[in-house]
Amino acid sequence: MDALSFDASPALPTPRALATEAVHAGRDDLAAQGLHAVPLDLSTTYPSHDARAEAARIDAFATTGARPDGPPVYARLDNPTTARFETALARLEGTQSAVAFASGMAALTAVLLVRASMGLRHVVAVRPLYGCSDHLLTAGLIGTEVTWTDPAGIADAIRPDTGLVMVETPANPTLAEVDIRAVARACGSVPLLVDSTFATPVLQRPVEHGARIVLHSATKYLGGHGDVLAGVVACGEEFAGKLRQVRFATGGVLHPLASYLLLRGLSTLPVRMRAAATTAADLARRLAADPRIARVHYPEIGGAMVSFEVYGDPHDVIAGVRLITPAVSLGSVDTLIQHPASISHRIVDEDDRRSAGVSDRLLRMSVGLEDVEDLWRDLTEALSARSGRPAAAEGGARESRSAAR
Ligand code: MET
Repeated sequence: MDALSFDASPALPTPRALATEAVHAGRDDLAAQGLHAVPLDLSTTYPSHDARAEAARIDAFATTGARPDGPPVYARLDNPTTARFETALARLEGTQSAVAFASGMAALTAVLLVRASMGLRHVVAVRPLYGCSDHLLTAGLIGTEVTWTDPAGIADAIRPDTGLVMVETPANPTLAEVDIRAVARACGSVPLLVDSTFATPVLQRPVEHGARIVLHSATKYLGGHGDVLAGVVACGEEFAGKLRQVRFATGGVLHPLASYLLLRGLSTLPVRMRAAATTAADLARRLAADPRIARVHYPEIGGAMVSFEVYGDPHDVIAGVRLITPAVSLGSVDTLIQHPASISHRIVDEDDRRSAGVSDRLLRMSVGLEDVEDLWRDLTEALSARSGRPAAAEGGARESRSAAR
């Protein structure tokens, strides 16, 4: 297969509203089964007295990667609870299929391996991406090669062995947005992968704008409560089959308990997202008017992430919050704040990080469901705080120099 042949558009019509799908997709059979909560199947293996039939199911999976018909075989191949989450996420994204993984990074790795296994090892990508996505591509850890470009340079960067174009929008951590439709056009027949973790299907459904593959760190808004590590790829069924084969071969499966928790999280995704986004937009406005803030980043599309650059020492803000949780990650019910240069984008080369707009003074805040006045009080007190941190603390001197330039 070459770069010119790829799944037909995976977009499907969605007959029910998103809020309804969030509660019912992947769970439509429950009432008929006399169940209310999702059944959690923790089996690692499945007994069968018919080894011939089981062999046929294994052969079918090896050929197409389609979910096996009939009883499951082994948990690394398929799990009924995880399949419910996958069905739900595919419905929410408007794709034929979705394939879940143990983390967002396992999900991205599987996408890259599928394309590389077709001889399409080259990736064109736009910065910024989440720091570990950037690292996976830059370091070529799994044998891929990356060309970094801005959106306008995508068409020129594509080569005969380009297997994927990757963007993240809104981007982690600057919240920069790309025009998915324009980028998809520039990709031609090369599939466009959009990391839509920050938007969720509540704010953006990339396949409706021409993307072929949608990536989520499901750890974030989809789970929504800071207690599940997961990744998921929404795409057409042909590509999903290849992803399932890679997942089976490499073992980055999602635990069924995580899938159970993700289904619970999906039910409230639209209300969580809308409530947190209202608060985030309000905080973005207040920050923009605050003289201690040099710059606020808040995406056109909205959402619950706000990033801002401080005139002072960002470490003082991290040390000064009391209500807000000073922690990496995002998308939880509580508000989290972190310093990308120290944590989420630590692994990216400093010059690359800075030229992608991730300055040393940037803080990234994931707004949760607390009252806006309580959050603002905590934030504004932290902005005035001085931690008393020794000036020689790791990274501090370098950052002060860079900010003085
Ligand atoms: C381990 S660092 C980052 C975790 C997560 N992807 C984030 O951006 O916060």
